[in-house]
Amino acid sequence: MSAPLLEVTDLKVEFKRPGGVVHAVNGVNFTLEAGQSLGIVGESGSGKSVTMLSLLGLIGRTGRVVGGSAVFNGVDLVKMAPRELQDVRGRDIAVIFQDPMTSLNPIMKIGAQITESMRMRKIYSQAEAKERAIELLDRVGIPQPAKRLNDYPYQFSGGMRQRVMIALALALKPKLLIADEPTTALDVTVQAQVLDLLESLQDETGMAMIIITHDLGVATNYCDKLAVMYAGEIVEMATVDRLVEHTAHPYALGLLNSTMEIGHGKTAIQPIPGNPPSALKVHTACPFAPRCSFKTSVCQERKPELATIEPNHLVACFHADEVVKAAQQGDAAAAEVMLNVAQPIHA
Ligand SMILES: Nc1ncnc2c1ncn2[C@@H]1O[C@H](COP(=O)(O)OP(=O)(O)OP(=O)(O)O)[C@@H](O)[C@H]1O
Repeated sequence: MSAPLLEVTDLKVEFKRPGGVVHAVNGVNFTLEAGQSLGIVGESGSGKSVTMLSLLGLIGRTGRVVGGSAVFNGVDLVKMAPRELQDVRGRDIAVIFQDPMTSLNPIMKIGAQITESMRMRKIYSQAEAKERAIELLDRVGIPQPAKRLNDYPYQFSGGMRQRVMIALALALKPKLLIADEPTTALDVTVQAQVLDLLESLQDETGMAMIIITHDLGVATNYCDKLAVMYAGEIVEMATVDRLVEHTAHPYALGLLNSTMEIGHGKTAIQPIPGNPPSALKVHTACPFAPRCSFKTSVCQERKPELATIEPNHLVACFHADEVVKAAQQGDAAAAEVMLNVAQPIHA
Protein backbone atom coordinates (compact mmCIF):
# COMPACT_ATOMS: atom_id res chain seq x y z
CA MET A 1 0.00 0.00 0.00
CA SER A 2 1.33 3.48 -0.81
CA ALA A 3 1.96 5.99 1.98
CA PRO A 4 -0.92 8.36 2.80
CA LEU A 5 -0.76 11.91 1.49
CA LEU A 6 -0.78 13.24 5.05
CA GLU A 7 0.02 11.36 8.23
CA VAL A 8 -0.33 13.29 11.49
CA THR A 9 1.09 11.53 14.53
CA ASP A 10 0.73 12.59 18.15
CA LEU A 11 0.57 16.28 17.27
CA LYS A 12 0.64 18.61 20.27
CA VAL A 13 0.27 22.38 20.15
CA GLU A 14 0.42 24.89 22.99
CA PHE A 15 0.06 28.63 23.38
CA LYS A 16 1.71 30.67 26.10
CA ARG A 17 -0.71 33.09 27.70
CA PRO A 18 -0.34 35.30 30.76
CA GLY A 19 -2.80 33.02 32.67
CA GLY A 20 -0.87 29.83 31.81
CA VAL A 21 -0.33 27.39 28.97
CA VAL A 22 -3.22 26.69 26.58
CA HIS A 23 -3.16 23.01 25.58
CA ALA A 24 -4.90 23.50 22.26
CA VAL A 25 -4.02 20.19 20.59
CA ASN A 26 -3.22 17.19 22.80
CA GLY A 27 -1.88 14.33 20.69
CA VAL A 28 -3.84 14.21 17.44
CA ASN A 29 -3.43 11.26 15.04
CA PHE A 30 -4.99 10.85 11.60
CA THR A 31 -4.16 9.96 8.03
CA LEU A 32 -5.51 11.31 4.79
CA GLU A 33 -5.20 9.54 1.45
CA ALA A 34 -4.79 11.36 -1.86
CA GLY A 35 -8.20 12.46 -3.13
CA GLN A 36 -9.95 11.74 0.18
CA SER A 37 -12.05 14.26 2.08
CA LEU A 38 -11.89 14.45 5.85
CA GLY A 39 -14.34 16.43 7.97
CA ILE A 40 -13.06 17.67 11.32
CA VAL A 41 -15.97 18.49 13.60
CA GLY A 42 -16.34 19.65 17.17
CA GLU A 43 -17.53 22.54 19.30
CA SER A 44 -15.83 25.90 19.35
CA GLY A 45 -12.40 25.68 21.00
CA SER A 46 -11.96 21.93 20.44
CA GLY A 47 -8.73 22.49 18.50
CA LYS A 48 -9.91 21.99 14.91
CA SER A 49 -8.36 25.12 13.44
CA VAL A 50 -5.18 25.05 15.49
CA THR A 51 -4.52 21.46 14.36
CA MET A 52 -4.58 22.54 10.74
CA LEU A 53 -2.96 25.93 11.13
CA SER A 54 -0.05 24.38 13.05
CA LEU A 55 0.72 22.16 10.05
CA LEU A 56 1.15 25.26 7.95
CA GLY A 57 3.15 27.30 10.44
CA LEU A 58 0.27 29.74 10.90
CA ILE A 59 -0.18 29.71 14.67
CA GLY A 60 1.62 32.96 15.42
CA ARG A 61 4.41 33.74 17.82
CA THR A 62 2.77 32.52 21.01
CA GLY A 63 1.92 29.10 19.55
CA ARG A 64 4.31 26.18 19.40
CA VAL A 65 4.15 22.62 18.15
CA VAL A 66 5.52 20.81 21.21
CA GLY A 67 5.36 17.27 19.90
CA GLY A 68 4.51 14.96 17.05
CA SER A 69 4.89 14.98 13.29
CA ALA A 70 2.86 15.73 10.18
CA VAL A 71 4.32 13.96 7.18
CA PHE A 72 2.95 15.40 3.95
CA ASN A 73 4.06 13.81 0.70
CA GLY A 74 7.00 12.23 2.50
CA VAL A 75 8.20 15.39 4.30
CA ASP A 76 7.58 16.35 7.94
CA LEU A 77 5.89 19.78 7.91
CA VAL A 78 6.62 20.24 11.62
CA LYS A 79 10.37 20.14 11.00
CA MET A 80 10.33 22.46 8.00
CA ALA A 81 11.93 25.89 8.08
CA PRO A 82 9.37 28.74 7.78
CA ARG A 83 10.58 29.56 4.25
CA GLU A 84 10.15 26.00 3.02
CA LEU A 85 6.75 25.82 4.65
CA GLN A 86 5.71 29.02 2.91
CA ASP A 87 6.58 27.32 -0.35
CA VAL A 88 4.44 24.27 0.45
CA ARG A 89 1.59 26.58 1.46
CA GLY A 90 -0.17 27.72 -1.62
CA ARG A 91 1.66 25.34 -3.96
CA ASP A 92 0.89 21.91 -2.47
CA ILE A 93 -1.49 22.82 0.34
CA ALA A 94 -4.01 25.64 -0.05
CA VAL A 95 -6.25 27.04 2.66
CA ILE A 96 -9.55 28.84 2.50
CA PHE A 97 -11.04 30.58 5.52
CA GLN A 98 -14.49 31.60 6.68
CA ASP A 99 -13.75 35.23 5.89
CA PRO A 100 -12.35 35.61 2.35
CA MET A 101 -10.86 38.96 3.37
CA THR A 102 -8.22 37.10 5.41
CA SER A 103 -6.88 35.71 2.13
CA LEU A 104 -7.74 38.44 -0.34
CA ASN A 105 -5.90 41.74 -0.50
CA PRO A 106 -8.62 44.43 -0.34
CA ILE A 107 -6.62 46.95 -2.38
CA MET A 108 -5.53 44.69 -5.23
CA LYS A 109 -7.58 43.66 -8.25
CA ILE A 110 -8.51 40.02 -8.06
CA GLY A 111 -6.97 39.23 -11.44
CA ALA A 112 -3.61 40.46 -10.19
CA GLN A 113 -4.00 38.45 -6.98
CA ILE A 114 -4.63 35.20 -8.82
CA THR A 115 -1.92 35.71 -11.45
CA GLU A 116 0.65 36.90 -8.89
CA SER A 117 0.81 33.54 -7.12
CA MET A 118 1.30 31.75 -10.42
CA ARG A 119 3.93 34.17 -11.69
CA MET A 120 5.84 34.23 -8.41
CA ARG A 121 6.48 30.53 -8.83
CA LYS A 122 7.41 31.03 -12.49
CA ILE A 123 5.05 28.31 -13.66
CA TYR A 124 3.24 30.50 -16.14
CA SER A 125 4.07 33.50 -18.33
CA GLN A 126 1.98 36.62 -17.78
CA ALA A 127 -0.33 35.79 -20.68
CA GLU A 128 -0.75 32.17 -19.58
CA ALA A 129 -1.41 33.23 -15.98
CA LYS A 130 -4.13 35.63 -17.13
CA GLU A 131 -5.67 32.93 -19.29
CA ARG A 132 -5.67 30.52 -16.34
CA ALA A 133 -7.14 33.15 -13.99
CA ILE A 134 -10.05 33.64 -16.40
CA GLU A 135 -10.46 29.88 -16.67
CA LEU A 136 -10.46 29.53 -12.86
CA LEU A 137 -12.98 32.33 -12.29
CA ASP A 138 -15.19 30.81 -14.92
CA ARG A 139 -14.88 27.39 -13.27
CA VAL A 140 -15.90 28.71 -9.86
CA GLY A 141 -18.97 30.31 -11.38
CA ILE A 142 -18.05 34.01 -11.67
CA PRO A 143 -20.01 35.47 -14.61
CA GLN A 144 -18.01 37.50 -17.18
CA PRO A 145 -14.69 36.36 -15.73
CA ALA A 146 -12.42 38.31 -18.10
CA LYS A 147 -14.14 41.55 -17.11
CA ARG A 148 -14.19 40.76 -13.39
CA LEU A 149 -10.41 40.31 -13.27
CA ASN A 150 -10.29 44.08 -12.97
CA ASP A 151 -12.55 44.28 -9.93
CA TYR A 152 -11.52 44.62 -6.28
CA PRO A 153 -12.75 42.15 -3.62
CA TYR A 154 -15.31 44.64 -2.22
CA GLN A 155 -17.08 44.62 -5.59
CA PHE A 156 -18.17 41.00 -5.05
CA SER A 157 -20.95 39.66 -2.81
CA GLY A 158 -20.01 37.38 0.12
CA GLY A 159 -20.72 34.16 -1.81
CA MET A 160 -18.92 35.43 -4.91
CA ARG A 161 -15.91 36.48 -2.81
CA GLN A 162 -15.76 32.98 -1.41
CA ARG A 163 -15.71 31.67 -5.00
CA VAL A 164 -12.87 34.07 -5.84
CA MET A 165 -10.95 32.77 -2.84
CA ILE A 166 -11.48 29.19 -4.03
CA ALA A 167 -10.15 30.18 -7.48
CA LEU A 168 -7.10 31.71 -5.80
CA ALA A 169 -6.58 28.57 -3.70
CA LEU A 170 -6.76 26.34 -6.76
CA ALA A 171 -4.43 28.43 -8.92
CA LEU A 172 -1.41 26.22 -8.24
CA LYS A 173 -3.28 22.90 -8.38
CA PRO A 174 -2.76 21.94 -4.72
CA LYS A 175 -2.71 18.30 -3.62
CA LEU A 176 -4.60 19.26 -0.47
CA LEU A 177 -7.18 21.96 0.17
CA ILE A 178 -7.95 22.85 3.77
CA ALA A 179 -11.28 24.65 4.15
CA ASP A 180 -11.74 26.18 7.62
CA GLU A 181 -15.47 26.85 8.14
CA PRO A 182 -15.69 27.76 4.43
CA THR A 183 -19.39 28.61 4.39
CA THR A 184 -20.27 29.56 7.98
CA ALA A 185 -20.63 33.24 7.08
CA LEU A 186 -22.89 32.59 4.09
CA ASP A 187 -26.64 32.15 3.94
CA VAL A 188 -27.94 28.60 3.57
CA THR A 189 -28.57 28.53 -0.18
CA VAL A 190 -25.20 30.06 -1.00
CA GLN A 191 -23.58 27.67 1.50
CA ALA A 192 -24.84 24.65 -0.43
CA GLN A 193 -23.72 26.15 -3.75
CA VAL A 194 -20.18 26.77 -2.48
CA LEU A 195 -19.94 23.29 -0.92
CA ASP A 196 -21.25 21.66 -4.11
CA LEU A 197 -18.64 23.61 -6.03
CA LEU A 198 -15.86 22.42 -3.73
CA GLU A 199 -17.06 18.84 -4.11
CA SER A 200 -17.10 18.93 -7.89
CA LEU A 201 -13.70 20.66 -8.00
CA GLN A 202 -12.35 17.91 -5.80
CA ASP A 203 -13.72 15.25 -8.16
CA GLU A 204 -12.19 17.01 -11.15
CA THR A 205 -8.75 17.69 -9.72
CA GLY A 206 -8.31 14.64 -7.49
CA MET A 207 -7.07 16.84 -4.63
CA ALA A 208 -7.62 15.77 -1.03
CA MET A 209 -9.72 18.05 1.16
CA ILE A 210 -10.06 18.75 4.87
CA ILE A 211 -13.23 20.58 5.87
CA ILE A 212 -13.16 22.05 9.37
CA THR A 213 -16.68 22.69 10.56
CA HIS A 214 -18.86 22.80 13.65
CA ASP A 215 -21.73 21.68 11.39
CA LEU A 216 -21.99 17.91 11.36
CA GLY A 217 -24.57 18.11 8.57
CA VAL A 218 -21.98 19.74 6.28
CA ALA A 219 -19.33 17.17 7.21
CA THR A 220 -21.58 14.15 6.67
CA ASN A 221 -22.80 15.46 3.30
CA TYR A 222 -19.47 16.41 1.84
CA CYS A 223 -16.79 14.18 3.39
CA ASP A 224 -15.66 10.55 3.12
CA LYS A 225 -14.31 10.36 6.64
CA LEU A 226 -15.01 12.19 9.92
CA ALA A 227 -12.83 13.04 12.88
CA VAL A 228 -14.68 14.32 15.95
CA MET A 229 -12.55 16.54 18.20
CA TYR A 230 -13.08 17.28 21.87
CA ALA A 231 -10.72 19.19 24.16
CA GLY A 232 -7.84 19.11 21.71
CA GLU A 233 -8.11 15.42 20.82
CA ILE A 234 -9.79 13.24 18.26
CA VAL A 235 -12.31 11.16 20.20
CA GLU A 236 -13.86 9.28 17.28
CA MET A 237 -12.85 8.77 13.67
CA ALA A 238 -14.45 6.63 10.94
CA THR A 239 -15.98 6.80 7.50
CA VAL A 240 -19.11 8.95 7.49
CA ASP A 241 -21.52 6.01 7.10
CA ARG A 242 -19.84 3.99 9.81
CA LEU A 243 -19.73 6.89 12.25
CA VAL A 244 -23.37 7.80 11.71
CA GLU A 245 -24.59 4.19 11.89
CA HIS A 246 -22.32 2.93 14.69
CA THR A 247 -21.67 6.08 16.70
CA ALA A 248 -19.44 4.95 19.57
CA HIS A 249 -18.36 8.07 21.47
CA PRO A 250 -20.94 9.81 23.69
CA TYR A 251 -19.77 13.23 22.49
CA ALA A 252 -20.13 12.23 18.82
CA LEU A 253 -23.57 10.86 19.69
CA GLY A 254 -24.41 14.15 21.38
CA LEU A 255 -23.29 16.09 18.30
CA LEU A 256 -25.42 13.88 16.06
CA ASN A 257 -28.41 14.28 18.34
CA SER A 258 -28.00 18.03 18.32
CA THR A 259 -28.25 17.99 14.53
CA MET A 260 -31.84 17.86 13.38
CA GLU A 261 -31.40 15.90 10.14
CA ILE A 262 -29.10 13.08 11.23
CA GLY A 263 -29.40 12.49 14.97
CA HIS A 264 -30.15 9.11 16.51
CA GLY A 265 -33.53 8.35 18.02
CA LYS A 266 -35.00 11.75 18.53
CA THR A 267 -37.89 13.80 17.44
CA ALA A 268 -36.41 17.12 18.59
CA ILE A 269 -32.92 18.60 18.87
CA GLN A 270 -31.13 17.47 22.05
CA PRO A 271 -28.35 19.86 23.03
CA ILE A 272 -25.27 18.46 24.83
CA PRO A 273 -25.49 19.55 28.48
CA GLY A 274 -22.62 21.44 30.11
CA ASN A 275 -19.60 23.18 28.63
CA PRO A 276 -16.26 22.06 27.24
CA PRO A 277 -13.36 22.12 29.75
CA SER A 278 -10.83 24.93 29.96
CA ALA A 279 -7.92 24.46 27.56
CA LEU A 280 -5.60 25.43 30.44
CA LYS A 281 -6.31 22.08 32.07
CA VAL A 282 -4.12 18.98 31.60
CA HIS A 283 -6.40 15.94 31.52
CA THR A 284 -5.55 12.74 33.35
CA ALA A 285 -9.14 11.43 33.15
CA CYS A 286 -11.66 11.44 30.30
CA PRO A 287 -12.21 15.13 29.44
CA PHE A 288 -15.82 14.44 28.42
CA ALA A 289 -16.74 12.62 31.68
CA PRO A 290 -18.29 15.69 33.42
CA ARG A 291 -20.87 15.93 30.60
CA CYS A 292 -21.32 12.24 29.92
CA SER A 293 -24.34 10.11 30.80
CA PHE A 294 -22.37 6.87 30.24
CA LYS A 295 -19.57 7.70 32.69
CA THR A 296 -18.46 5.30 35.43
CA SER A 297 -15.64 5.56 37.96
CA VAL A 298 -12.98 4.45 35.45
CA CYS A 299 -13.71 7.51 33.29
CA GLN A 300 -12.83 9.77 36.22
CA GLU A 301 -9.64 7.83 36.99
CA ARG A 302 -7.99 7.29 33.59
CA LYS A 303 -8.01 8.79 30.14
CA PRO A 304 -9.21 6.44 27.38
CA GLU A 305 -6.84 6.03 24.42
CA LEU A 306 -8.06 6.34 20.84
CA ALA A 307 -8.38 2.64 19.96
CA THR A 308 -9.52 0.69 16.91
CA ILE A 309 -12.91 -0.99 17.46
CA GLU A 310 -13.31 -2.01 13.81
CA PRO A 311 -10.96 -1.50 10.88
CA ASN A 312 -10.93 2.25 10.20
CA HIS A 313 -13.13 3.06 13.20
CA LEU A 314 -11.31 4.52 16.19
CA VAL A 315 -12.83 5.63 19.48
CA ALA A 316 -11.53 6.99 22.77
CA CYS A 317 -14.17 5.74 25.20
CA PHE A 318 -14.31 2.99 27.85
CA HIS A 319 -18.00 2.45 27.09
CA ALA A 320 -17.98 2.44 23.28
CA ASP A 321 -20.03 -0.80 23.04
CA GLU A 322 -22.80 0.58 25.26
CA VAL A 323 -22.87 3.83 23.29
CA VAL A 324 -23.28 1.96 19.98
CA LYS A 325 -26.14 -0.08 21.47
CA ALA A 326 -27.85 2.96 22.99
CA ALA A 327 -27.59 4.86 19.68
CA GLN A 328 -29.13 1.95 17.79
CA GLN A 329 -31.92 1.52 20.36
CA GLY A 330 -32.55 5.24 20.00
CA ASP A 331 -32.94 4.76 16.24
CA ALA A 332 -35.41 1.92 16.78
CA ALA A 333 -37.42 3.95 19.31
CA ALA A 334 -37.51 6.92 16.97
CA ALA A 335 -38.65 4.72 14.09
CA GLU A 336 -41.52 3.48 16.30
CA VAL A 337 -42.52 7.03 17.21
CA MET A 338 -42.48 7.94 13.52
CA LEU A 339 -44.63 4.88 12.70
CA ASN A 340 -47.16 5.77 15.40
CA VAL A 341 -47.29 9.32 14.14
CA ALA A 342 -47.92 7.99 10.65
CA GLN A 343 -50.86 5.71 11.74
CA PRO A 344 -54.22 6.85 10.37
CA ILE A 345 -56.56 8.06 13.10
CA HIS A 346 -59.78 6.00 13.14
CA ALA A 347 -62.97 7.48 14.44
N1 LIG B 1 -3.47 32.58 19.33
C1 LIG B 1 -3.95 31.91 20.37
N2 LIG B 1 -3.54 32.21 21.62
C2 LIG B 1 -4.01 31.52 22.70
N3 LIG B 1 -4.91 30.52 22.63
C3 LIG B 1 -5.35 30.20 21.38
C4 LIG B 1 -4.91 30.87 20.21
N4 LIG B 1 -5.54 30.32 19.13
C5 LIG B 1 -6.34 29.35 19.62
N5 LIG B 1 -6.23 29.28 20.96
C6 LIG B 1 -6.94 28.35 21.86
O1 LIG B 1 -6.71 27.03 21.39
C7 LIG B 1 -7.89 26.24 21.60
C8 LIG B 1 -8.29 25.61 20.27
O2 LIG B 1 -8.74 26.64 19.40
P1 LIG B 1 -9.24 26.38 17.90
O3 LIG B 1 -9.37 27.71 17.25
O4 LIG B 1 -8.40 25.37 17.25
O5 LIG B 1 -10.67 25.76 18.15
P2 LIG B 1 -11.75 25.40 17.07
O6 LIG B 1 -12.21 24.04 17.40
O7 LIG B 1 -11.23 25.61 15.69
O8 LIG B 1 -12.89 26.42 17.42
P3 LIG B 1 -13.63 27.51 16.50
O9 LIG B 1 -14.64 26.72 15.74
O10 LIG B 1 -14.24 28.45 17.47
O11 LIG B 1 -12.57 28.14 15.65
C9 LIG B 1 -8.94 27.17 22.18
O12 LIG B 1 -8.94 27.02 23.58
C10 LIG B 1 -8.45 28.54 21.81
O13 LIG B 1 -8.86 29.53 22.74
